[in-house]
Amino acid sequence: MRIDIIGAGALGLLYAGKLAAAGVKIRLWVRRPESADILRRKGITVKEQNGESLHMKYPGFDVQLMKNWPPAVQTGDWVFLMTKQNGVREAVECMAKGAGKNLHIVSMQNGIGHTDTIAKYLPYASIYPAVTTEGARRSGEVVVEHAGKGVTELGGALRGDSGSVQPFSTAGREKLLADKLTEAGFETRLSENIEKSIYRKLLFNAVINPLTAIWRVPNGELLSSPERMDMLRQLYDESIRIFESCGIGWQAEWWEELLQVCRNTAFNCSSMLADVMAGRRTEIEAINGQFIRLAREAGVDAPLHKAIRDIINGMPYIQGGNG
Ligand SMILES: NC(=O)C1=CN([C@@H]2O[C@H](COP(=O)(O)OP(=O)(O)OC[C@H]3O[C@@H](n4cnc5c(N)ncnc54)[C@H](OP(=O)(O)O)[C@@H]3O)[C@@H](O)[C@H]2O)C=CC1
Ligand SMILES: CC(C)(CO)C(=O)C(=O)O
Repeated sequence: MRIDIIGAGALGLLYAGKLAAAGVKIRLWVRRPESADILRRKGITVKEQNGESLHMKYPGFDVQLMKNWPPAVQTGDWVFLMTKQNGVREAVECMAKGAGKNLHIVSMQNGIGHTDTIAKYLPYASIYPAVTTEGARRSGEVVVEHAGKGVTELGGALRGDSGSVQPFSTAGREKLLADKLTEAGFETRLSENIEKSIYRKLLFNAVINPLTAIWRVPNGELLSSPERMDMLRQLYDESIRIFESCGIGWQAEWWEELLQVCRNTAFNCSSMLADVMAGRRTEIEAINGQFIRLAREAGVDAPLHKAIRDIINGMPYIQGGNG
C-alpha cells in the first residue's frame, strides 16, 4: 500500500513513522524546504508512552515539497490530509493542480468545514472524513510523542460532484486501509455514521479547547471549581440548543462523556491551549465559529460561542506561526 501524507506536524509524523515501520510506502509532503531537509537528515522518531521509541530513517519513507504536487510517480492509494484546519485550503489548492479524480483523501481535522473546502477544490476526489482520538504531540521538528492511544473512525466516501455518501463494501479498499492502520498500531473502525462522531467531537472540542486556552489550564482542571463547571455546562447547553435547532442528533450521555474526556486527559494541554501558548493561529473558526454559523442558519443566538470566539481571536498571535 502507498500513502501520501500531507503535513509533517504531530499527527502527520505519527502516522508516517508508524505506517512506514509497518511496511507501507509513505511519501510525506511538506511546504518548507527546511522541513524536507531535516526529515531527510534525521528521519522520524516516534516516542511511545511506555518509553519505547521507533526511528524511521530516510529513505525508509519519501519526502517531497508540496509545490511539486502532483507526484511524478503515481499518487498513493490514499492521501492523508494532516494539516490543521487553517492549512487545508492552501494544501488542496496546490493539489488541484493535478488531476483529482483518483484521489482518495482521508481528512482527520478537528472541527467541521474542511470537507466542503476539499470538495470545492477537488470535486472529483473521494473524501473520507475521519475522527481520531489518537494523541500526538511534537517535541522537536521530527520527533513526535504518541501522547495517547485512541481509536480512529473512518467514514464513507463523500464526493464534491454529487455530495452523496457512498456505502462501504466490506471487502473493499476502506477495509484494507482500516486493517493496515490497525496493524500499524492505530485501532481503526469503519463507521456508517461518521457525522454523529464528527458532531460529538466538535461539541467536546468547542467546550474543552477554548476554556482551557482562556484559563491556561490542562483539561482536568476544567472540573476543579464550581465556576469552571458552570461555564462548561452553559457552553455545552448552548451547543445542544444549536444542534437541536439544526436537527442535528445528540445523546444525553455526551455530557458525562465530555467530563470523562477531561478526566482521561487530565494532565494534557488541549490543542488550542498549545496553539495559544505558542502564538499560533487556533482552530477556533472551525470549532466554535461553526456553531455560530449553524446558529445563524437556524435563526437562533449563540452568545457564548461568539464571546469565546472573539476572546480567542484576540489572543496575541505571532506572525509566521504554523498554520
Ligand atoms: N495532534 C493530535 O493529537 C490530533 C490532531 N487532530 C487534528 O489533526 C489536524 C493536524 O493536527 P496536528 O498534527 O496536531 O497539527 P500540527 O500543527 O502539528 O501540524 C500541521 C502540519 O501541517 C503542515 N501544513 C500546513 N499547511 C500545509 C500545506 N499547505 N502543505 C503541507 N503541509 C502543510 C504544517 O507545516 P509547517 O510546519 O510548515 O507549518 C504542520 O507541520 C488538526 O486539525 C487537529 O485538530 C485530531 C486529533 C488528534
Ligand atoms: C479532546 C481534546 C480536547 C483532548 O485534549 C482534543 O481533541 C484537543 O486537544 O484538541
